[in-house]
Amino acid sequence: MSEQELKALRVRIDSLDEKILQLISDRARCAEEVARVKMASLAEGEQPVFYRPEREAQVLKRVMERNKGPLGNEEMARLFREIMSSCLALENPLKVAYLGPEGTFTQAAAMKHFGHAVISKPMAAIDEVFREVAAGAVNFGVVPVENSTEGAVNHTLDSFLEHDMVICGEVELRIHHHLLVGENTKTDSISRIYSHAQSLAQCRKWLDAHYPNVERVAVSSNAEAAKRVKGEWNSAAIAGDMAAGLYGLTRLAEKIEDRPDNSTRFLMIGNQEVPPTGDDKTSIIVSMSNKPGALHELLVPFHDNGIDLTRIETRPSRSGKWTYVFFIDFVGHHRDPLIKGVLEKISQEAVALKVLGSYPKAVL
Ligand SMILES: O=C(O)C(=O)C[C@]1(C(=O)O)C=C[C@@H](O)C=C1
Repeated sequence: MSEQELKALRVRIDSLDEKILQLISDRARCAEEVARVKMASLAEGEQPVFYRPEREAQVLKRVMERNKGPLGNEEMARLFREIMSSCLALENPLKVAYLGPEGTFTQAAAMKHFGHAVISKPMAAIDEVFREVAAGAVNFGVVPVENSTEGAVNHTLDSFLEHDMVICGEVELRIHHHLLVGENTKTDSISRIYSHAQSLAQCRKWLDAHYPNVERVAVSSNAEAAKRVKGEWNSAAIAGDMAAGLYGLTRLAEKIEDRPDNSTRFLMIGNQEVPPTGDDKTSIIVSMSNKPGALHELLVPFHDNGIDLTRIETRPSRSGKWTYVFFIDFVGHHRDPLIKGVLEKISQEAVALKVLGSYPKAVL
């Protein structure tokens, strides 16, 4: 390519950027207007609701449907995700608590779902995220709920039994783990590997093959593992890209998770119910009496109505020895007439039924 051609293309890019700039500014002004309309239409004593997950899902889906490339659908939606995040911040910036410290996969999930224009607050434990939302100190919380290799995150499920929370969204993240070392690490003398227990489990086979005799130390998060390694010459950490970048560590081995499709699902929790979008999921907690066939009775209405169950998890109920609650996710919104009927049927058989929320299926 000649210098001349390159120059001409850059002139074209400058001109397109000017147009994009103008269009983004016009869109941001529109969002400001939306905020004004929302404020003007409030009833006496009503609080404005600026964040509309159902609308955001619709905007992102539309972008993906209309995208003709060359950028991929996900890439394009990510760009619009950030534009919308900034537009919302103009209306009213969201405050979001997540399972910290900084650099965790949960922070990455929060950014994937809400974009970067939020005020984010790292919390030391899952239960603290729930408490922060319950206290009204933040608008939303982000917590991990299940991993494709290791299964349920029990702390999260148990926290739902203790707090009244509404689930307003979900996001899935591919989890890639790396073996990270600091500048001063003597890589041939590693005697200790730090990580969160779930991550150590997700890399068990790789560790058995490559570091069979090295001590594995479970710490509160992957980011905490990365932080510790920075000051020690004989240790390494298993963590992801964000933690590596944050603590300036280098990758001794990349993508060491045992399963290449290793993914974690996260939930957004808050106090706000989300209206139907036509492509939703619902999460419920049900406790049944401890008698033979109780689980069968619970599942029959789903089967009879052709409702797609996406997950079922069992936890001790905490209110009696050997009694259990079921966490169930299924496709549909609790306001859909079909789902309403199923929930009514279940509540006739159940000791207790709680709808944790209906929310748009993850778009990104
Ligand atoms: O449509 C709205 O209600 C808006 O506030 C606008 C907008 C957007 O930028 O498109 C911004 C934030 C909401 O969460 C959803 C959409």
